[in-house]
Amino acid sequence: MLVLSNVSKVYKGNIALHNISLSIPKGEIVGILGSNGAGKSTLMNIITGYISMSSGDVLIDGMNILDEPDAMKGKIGYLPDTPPLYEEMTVYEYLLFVSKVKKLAKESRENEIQSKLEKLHLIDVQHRLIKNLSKGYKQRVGIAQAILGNPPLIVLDEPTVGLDPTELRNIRKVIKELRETSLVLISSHILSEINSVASYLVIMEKGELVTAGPMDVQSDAAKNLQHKLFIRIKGDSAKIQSILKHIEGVVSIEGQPDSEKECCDFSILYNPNIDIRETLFWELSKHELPILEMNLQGNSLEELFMQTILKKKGE
Ligand SMILES: Nc1ncnc2c1ncn2[C@@H]1O[C@H](COP(=O)(O)OP(=O)(O)OP(=O)(O)O)[C@@H](O)[C@H]1O
Repeated sequence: MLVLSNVSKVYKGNIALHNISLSIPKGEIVGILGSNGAGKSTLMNIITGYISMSSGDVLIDGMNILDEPDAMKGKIGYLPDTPPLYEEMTVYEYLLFVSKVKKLAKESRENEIQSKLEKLHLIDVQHRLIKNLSKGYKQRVGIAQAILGNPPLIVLDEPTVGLDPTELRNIRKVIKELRETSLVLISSHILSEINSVASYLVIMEKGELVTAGPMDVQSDAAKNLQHKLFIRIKGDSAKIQSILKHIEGVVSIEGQPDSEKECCDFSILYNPNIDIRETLFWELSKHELPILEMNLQGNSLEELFMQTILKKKGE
């Protein structure tokens, strides 16, 4: 459905995207995750034909977006990071205007508008001027215009920004339902946001693709990451560190002595194939260093994100 081949974008010498290649089938909700400035908006702007790319190709259903720009417009619904709203229009007038721009068939316009007003809980405000709406409502109008006409590709740049928790739940539900008819791309720098709706994860950093794949595969990858253990030990920090670093499987140790409590807290990254807990216990007891607390830290997508991003930053 969506294929990117070596897509790059350079802004006056600044490389915003570097050789991004991706192939995503229909029926996925693709979560594009990356820190600020990673290139998410640039990528979305290119896929939707909003800005040009410096090199590469974007194919939607086998069609190059540059060869068929008009045909492509009908296939894509886009909510940029700043919703393109006409503030002097009412919500209804604006959606009617968008339905005309999208060239929806005259006889289906009214039904289509009403169904989106309903879906996004906008019925009560449909005759209010957009400029008088709260940020959350404006965001919902932005989403309504993007999904009007059920385009096969829907691109939502940070769609949940500015929403309160109730609105958030509603929008997540709407996004999940879109999967039935469309390929959906959403961006965020908040992992929990992506985690709650996406079926396919793309991680970007510094304009490059760090990892991409189905969410369950990514979760499995997270399980294979180095495991993390928190441990609180009573005793001398230097002595403890010298013992810990010789334990087989330990990859790195970060720790802080707490002078008031005469104990030290350590965060230990270790090889997932070796369970270091028993060895830790015996070694520390041999040296009469009591363990006050020990917790395994879950290996989540958060860790996958952090470790892949940190690896990239360290290059
Ligand atoms: N019009 C522009 N002119 C010059 N540089 C730009 C322009 N737009 C984006 N950039 C640069 O391109 C890089 C990627 O920016 P982009 O906005 O795509 O990132 P992002 O991941 O969407 O970030 P955010 O989450 O902050 O929106 C950044 O270094 C940014 O400064």
